[in-house]
Amino acid sequence: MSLARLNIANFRNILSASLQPESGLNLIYGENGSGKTSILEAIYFLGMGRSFRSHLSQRVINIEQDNLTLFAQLEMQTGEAKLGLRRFRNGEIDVKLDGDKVKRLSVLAETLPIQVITPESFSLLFEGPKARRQFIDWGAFHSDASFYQAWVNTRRILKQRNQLLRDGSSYSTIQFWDKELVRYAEQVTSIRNQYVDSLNELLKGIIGEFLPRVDIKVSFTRGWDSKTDFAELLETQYHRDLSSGNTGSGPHKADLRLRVGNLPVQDALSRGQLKLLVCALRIAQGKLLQEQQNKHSIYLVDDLPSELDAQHRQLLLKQLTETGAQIFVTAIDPVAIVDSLASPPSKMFHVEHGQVTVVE
Ligand SMILES: Nc1ncnc2c1ncn2[C@@H]1O[C@H](COP(=O)(O)OP(=O)(O)OP(=O)(O)O)[C@@H](O)[C@H]1O
Repeated sequence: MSLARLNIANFRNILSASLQPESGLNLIYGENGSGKTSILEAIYFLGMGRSFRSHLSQRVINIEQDNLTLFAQLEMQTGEAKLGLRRFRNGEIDVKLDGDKVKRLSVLAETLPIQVITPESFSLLFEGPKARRQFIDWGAFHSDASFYQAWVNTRRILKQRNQLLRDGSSYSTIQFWDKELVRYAEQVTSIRNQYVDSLNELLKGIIGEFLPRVDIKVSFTRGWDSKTDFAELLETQYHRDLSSGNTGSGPHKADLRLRVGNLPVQDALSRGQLKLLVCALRIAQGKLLQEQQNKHSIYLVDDLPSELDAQHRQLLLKQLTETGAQIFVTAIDPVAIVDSLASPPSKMFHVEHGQVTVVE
């Protein structure tokens, strides 16, 4: 999967740009504030229907405009496709795939799998479990077609259960919902578990190259004690849940645990090493998707040089290019990237005040 053409209109400071990227590594360079990250963000927006920088989607619309438009011509394993998205300031969003209106935004993610590596990416290891759950669920979503609906159902039932708890409902009322919850929670958990197992296999090799002297263990925690039956747990924790008005355990508390010996990775590794670990996780995800679904992800790598030494920059670019995926890398100084590559970038773009030009 790659972008053969990308048109951007009214996205942050980019009023109009048309790029014809290559299937290999595309280097985007320019000064601070020129609009490099906005190009990556626009690709992400097209694949996810939201930004990786701001929770408020209207912020990405150019301040003087009412809507933004993105269009991409995609080269997929199954042939070509045209994907278009228009987002209005009032929140409305129109998405079209080959001219047909798309109702579910999950279709975007199915069509355009994206991996992002930014200087902030290592917060994946620092923040609460939500970001790590999203990481697992990206893979679970792509690796098993039944995951999405099972997770949507789990969340719906959890919401209803929590409302009943807040209403002070009796356990017999709640038990009715628990049966459904247990069914979907087990489905979600089994897909997540299987996904992390498969990911671990690939991850070992990549981590071995990036951090050869560190023994990192990655494991999945389901959100409740794996030796305990979930239905029984929901029953025994009913009074606790009732007083908090929330379901205390379940798949909504799942996490990915990363350790070096007995220490959490964030206490055992340097900032640079943590970044490499996050890169390894993202590369492994992309590789697994390729193995399982014969689909390439697009890699968006923002400000690659930051905090990586020349040797690790080289190693990372080598691993990325070896995936065979389309890659977009931004940098202020293109030399730092070009010097770290075994062969020249497939294409270079220069960005200045939101204007994008191809560098021949
Ligand atoms: N909604 C908006 N409308 C117009 N301009 C915007 C909007 N949001 C951000 N900008 C501007 O767009 C510019 C592009 O920012 P962007 O983060 O893409 O630059 P960058 O080249 O990646 O910079 P850096 O190297 O500092 O990360 C900034 O100057 C910013 O002030």
